[in-house]
Amino acid sequence: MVDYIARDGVALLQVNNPPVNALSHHVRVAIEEGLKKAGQDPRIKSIVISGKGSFIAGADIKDVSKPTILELCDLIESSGKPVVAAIKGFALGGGHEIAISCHYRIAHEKSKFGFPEVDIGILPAAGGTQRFPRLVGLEAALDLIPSGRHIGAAQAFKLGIVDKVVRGDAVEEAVKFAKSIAGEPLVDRRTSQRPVMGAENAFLAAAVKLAMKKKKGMIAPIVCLSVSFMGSLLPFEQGIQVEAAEAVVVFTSGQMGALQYAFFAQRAAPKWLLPCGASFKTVKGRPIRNAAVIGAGTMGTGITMAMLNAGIPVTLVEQDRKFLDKGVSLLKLLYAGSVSLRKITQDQCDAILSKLNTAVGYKSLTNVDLVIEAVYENMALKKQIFAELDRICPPETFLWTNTSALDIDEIASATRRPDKVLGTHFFVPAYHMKLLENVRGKLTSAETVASAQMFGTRIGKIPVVVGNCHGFVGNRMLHKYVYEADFLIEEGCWPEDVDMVAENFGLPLGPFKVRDLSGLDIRVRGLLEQAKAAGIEINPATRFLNGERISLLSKSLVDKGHCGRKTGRGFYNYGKPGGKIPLNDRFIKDVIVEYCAERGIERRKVAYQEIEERLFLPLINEGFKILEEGIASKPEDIDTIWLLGYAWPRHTGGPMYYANMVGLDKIYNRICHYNELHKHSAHWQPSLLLKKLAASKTPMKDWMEVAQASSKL
Ligand SMILES: CC(C)(COP(=O)(O)OP(=O)(O)OC[C@H]1O[C@@H](n2cnc3c(N)ncnc32)[C@H](O)[C@@H]1OP(=O)(O)O)[C@@H](O)C(=O)NCCC(=O)NCCSC(=O)C[C@@H](O)CCCCCCCCCCCCC(=O)O
Ligand SMILES: NC(=O)c1ccc[n+]([C@@H]2O[C@H](COP(=O)([O-])OP(=O)(O)OC[C@H]3O[C@@H](n4cnc5c(N)ncnc54)[C@H](O)[C@@H]3O)[C@@H](O)[C@H]2O)c1
Repeated sequence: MVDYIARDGVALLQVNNPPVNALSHHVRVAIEEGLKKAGQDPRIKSIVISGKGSFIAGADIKDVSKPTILELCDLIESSGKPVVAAIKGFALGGGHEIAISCHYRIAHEKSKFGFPEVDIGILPAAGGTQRFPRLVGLEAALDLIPSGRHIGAAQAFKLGIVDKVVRGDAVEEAVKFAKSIAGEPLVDRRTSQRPVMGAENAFLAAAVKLAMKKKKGMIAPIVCLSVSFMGSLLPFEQGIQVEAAEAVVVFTSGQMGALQYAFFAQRAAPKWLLPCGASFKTVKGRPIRNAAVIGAGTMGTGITMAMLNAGIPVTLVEQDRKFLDKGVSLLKLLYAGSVSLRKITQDQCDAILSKLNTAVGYKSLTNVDLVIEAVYENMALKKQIFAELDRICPPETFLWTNTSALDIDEIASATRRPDKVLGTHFFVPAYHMKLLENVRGKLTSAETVASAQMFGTRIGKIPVVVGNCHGFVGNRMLHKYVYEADFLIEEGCWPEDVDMVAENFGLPLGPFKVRDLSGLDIRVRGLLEQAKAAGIEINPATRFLNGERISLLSKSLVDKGHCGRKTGRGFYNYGKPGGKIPLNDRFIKDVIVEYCAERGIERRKVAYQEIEERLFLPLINEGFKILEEGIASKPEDIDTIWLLGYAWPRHTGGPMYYANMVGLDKIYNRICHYNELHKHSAHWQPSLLLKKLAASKTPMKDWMEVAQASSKL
């Protein structure tokens, strides 16, 4: 766990706990023993702490509440012999706290520093909230601790975290340095003994405001701020007491469990398992050497960028030159933006763009490993394109589609290679959003799934495998939330009432602000196409489609030119087309009232609790149906999709974790209550799996056993 290597009067303590050198109990004990051994050995004059591979990524998140890192940090700092941290890779959380308890820090130029504790719901409670402000000053501390952000070695040097940045072997440099300072006094090297620079509160209010915006609803960042600030006014020992007292608050808040669950869920989600038993452990994917994207619209350009950024050469294909030029201009504009923001250099930008080819029509696609289609959401068009690609591309080429909801099996049926067809559902903007929903069809092979997962990881996404159904996992659940939001307006709410409840719950924007952003006309078009496909003519009084309640309120608004932000009015008034500030509007309210009157819908006051339940319970219910049907293979996959694709508040873990936290019996009873009241909405029919889990009180980790047992009956 910790190798002890004594050489030329220096004891090197090298943590060896793969994969990230987390500070599990045994590691902490072994470092302590190493320090004591070195302290007692008269031949040892100085000590170096390092990690094999990387430095230390912090406490082991699975046993984080054992408080001995604090004592370890004190032991390091109070050592009579100089202790030098040799840092490569990551110095995070408790690892960072150990580093700043050492008397000196020597870091490799590529090393990273940070306090990610807030993102798992806790504080750097091994003295970090007290030592860090004493090392870098209060302003930098109040920026870095509540944000959880990582910084590089160069910035760490500027802030005074690191004493020297090296290009070569940080451990060798540290050992050499440790030898050179043997016997030197350490008084001014003990961080805890320093005064806090800049301990005035001018920036505290700004820091609190920023934390509330960036980490909405999370307790830990605010507690971090107050503890660091209070500590700056107190002697170190009293600051430590404040830190310990406040640590109890966050450790017992419930958010810690949810955030730690989210951490591991996100790492478990890419580990796929198919019903046939094939899994990430048994099947290898094929690497993608080059690719083509069909459609240079919003998604096609974003997907192209995601691949180019990962070094994959891409041919971007359009139906005609005009659309292609438009897409390429957008792409170049986005890269120019990255250059001006100094995210990349001009040379890097040129190198990236040198891997972009363009074409009108598919004829040139005779030598690509992968094609991703991102044209309009139209089944006939997609099938026609897949049939043509099937004729032109080599038989081993993967043909993937970015459809947001359409049937993957039907698209695959247009080809002679349904085993190589799969849905790669990216989220907008595709070059930025971390989630990739990989949708397997009935005939998609395990090799194709493995390749899509490998591809997703390579382009920096968290890929999650899901089954094929309308809307897959994310959008299928989202649709229920959107339906209920509309029904709430019909029954008496205003858009701002519903948005407020959703935003208080933790979503960045409520459903109507989101709809205004994406455009009301898109959903209306979808609804009308759905009706046409079902052979139903929609008239102003229509309230049901195939026996299901629908709302045509968006259509009433679109008919009056309210398409959302782009037209300056949607569910809110934005003042002008493209405006960004949503204002409540009497005229929009009149449209709503008139719409209800025309349909004889009596409006009423809807209570806060009802709004919250009607927004979130149907999507949770749908999540259980998705598990029951095997569309998702574990609850962690659903939660990851919602955390990364729909900005579900992380401190509640995701919809499935949240349901478990509230109590499945309570959730089930409330769904039954609404099912009684809303017989024309199938999304209120309770999931059978939910019913079973609620009755059996099965722990979350065993839900899938119950789901699988039920599916075998
Ligand atoms: C390090 C990374 C950046 C590496 O990223 P990379 O992408 O390379 O790899 P992965 O993320 O996929 O990780 C690989 C593998 O490793 C697992 N893992 C990673 N980090 C940890 C970890 N810290 N612990 C355990 N396991 C870890 C990961 O799960 C993967 O394995 P898997 O099998 O799942 O595939 C990246 O990994 C990263 O960012 N890691 C997290 C870093 C982090 O968050 N560090 C901070 C940890 S918390 C901490 O350090 C706390 C300290 O401040 C000390 C606090 C003292 C507390 C005192 C408490 C007193 C109060 C008690 C009150 C009790 C009250 C009561 O209960 O009554
Ligand atoms: N926009 C989103 O938020 C989003 C999110 C996820 C998935 N999707 C899905 O991605 C797909 C594309 O959506 P979008 O928003 O990028 O659409 P878009 O309208 O912005 O772009 C579609 C592009 O496809 C091109 N095209 C049409 N027919 C073509 C053909 N035969 N050959 C080559 N190019 C052709 C069009 O010229 C247009 O540039 C849809 O299936 C959509 O459902 C969209």
